[in-house]
Amino acid sequence: MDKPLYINRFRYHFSITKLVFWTCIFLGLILLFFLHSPHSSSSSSQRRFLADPDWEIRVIKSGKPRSRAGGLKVLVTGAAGFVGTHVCAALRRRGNGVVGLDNFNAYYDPSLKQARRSLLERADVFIVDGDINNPTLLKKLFDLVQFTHVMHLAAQAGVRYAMKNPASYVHSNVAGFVSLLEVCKSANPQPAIVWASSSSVYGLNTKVPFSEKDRTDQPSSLYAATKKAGEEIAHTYNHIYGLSITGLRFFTVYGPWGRPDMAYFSFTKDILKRKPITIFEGPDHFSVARDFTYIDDIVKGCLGALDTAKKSTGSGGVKKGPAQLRVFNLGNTSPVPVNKLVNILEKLLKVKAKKIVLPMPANGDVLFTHANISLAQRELGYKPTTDLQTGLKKFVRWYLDYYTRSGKKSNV
Ligand SMILES: O=C(O)[C@H]1O[C@H](OP(=O)(O)OP(=O)(O)OC[C@H]2O[C@@H](n3ccc(=O)[nH]c3=O)[C@H](O)[C@@H]2O)[C@H](O)[C@@H](O)[C@@H]1O
Repeated sequence: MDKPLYINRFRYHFSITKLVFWTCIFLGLILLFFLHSPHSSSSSSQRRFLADPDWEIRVIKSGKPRSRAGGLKVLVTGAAGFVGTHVCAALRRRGNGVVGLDNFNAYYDPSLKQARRSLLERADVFIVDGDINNPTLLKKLFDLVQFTHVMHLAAQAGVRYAMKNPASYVHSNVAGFVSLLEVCKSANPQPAIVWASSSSVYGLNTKVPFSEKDRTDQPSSLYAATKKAGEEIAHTYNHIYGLSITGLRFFTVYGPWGRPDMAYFSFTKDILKRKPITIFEGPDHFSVARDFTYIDDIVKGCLGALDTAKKSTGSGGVKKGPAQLRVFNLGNTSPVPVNKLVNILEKLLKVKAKKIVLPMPANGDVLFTHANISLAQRELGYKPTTDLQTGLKKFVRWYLDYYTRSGKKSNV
């Protein structure tokens, strides 16, 4: 028997209302998801600058080479970091277009990062406040400037901190690197990429000096493991998309404007404050040693890598042919025991250190590092010229000037 018409109508209206109701709930959930997704982590700053026409003008101006001869246009990630600041300044000095990117995180005193930013502003380099895990921002930067090169230095650094905050290493060194490579592979033209790997990939190897041909499959810290992962990820993007990629294995870089979490920096601070410093030693009182490398030498290596990088072969996400894939050690080739580092600092600071010597805990540290740099010498013209004594002298002069005379506090 047919149902009365009004009942059918009622059912029809009821189902339409239900449909509208559930569609609204669904759309609301999608909106919520996007508002809380990690990509929107820096979305407030992104909204701020995407709406600001002045921001675009500053990016374009900063990315413009001073002359046609200085044609490189480089995106430098981690630009407010130690190595990033020095590389940006050096590139700008020789006339290249340089745009910086940095998330100004609080791993160490952000005011030092802001001071580096001011330094670069005076050199005409603009640093965008944003994260490599934000593809919308990265794409926007590539829309504004056709970068020929990316110098990728943004990372979660530090060997021992990886035990305290492992997720930050995966977020920056693995997810962040992939996010950047995804945008680079789709860019047209694709840029050539030079990025910071680490001496720590040699892990527990005992054969010295460390050569690029040696195994790198026994990392001793999560930090090292994420840098090693980066090298494998680089291989994949080179293989599938034709991106030209060069990895640089830095060996304990030090110098003015350095990182407060590193031993030479925190020892200086504590020695001056007459506070005790802890020196780790290996089994049988083995003195732990590092191939400390001065920042100016590292910068020359970075520029050498950018200048010898061949073009990527793909475009718009499609590989057109095999592309360059390289990895180089950038060290000093003369390891120095940590004890000796402390002796040099004592003399330069004219203060005796209060030393506490402890057996090295299982904290991810390795006993020694020593770079074989013949490959970088041959291919990049890399030739370190600063010994530890000379480099530390320059660091101490900067430190005293920055923290003492300018009245800044070292909130390390
Ligand atoms: O070469 C590298 O790849 C790495 O160099 C440094 O790592 P590290 O060599 O451990 O540098 P520092 O943290 O300055 O430590 C230097 C030495 O001082 C020792 N140390 C450190 C801290 C301390 O309180 N006492 C102490 O004896 C460490 O065991 C190590 O042998 C950087 O921190 C890493 O980001 C970088 O990637």
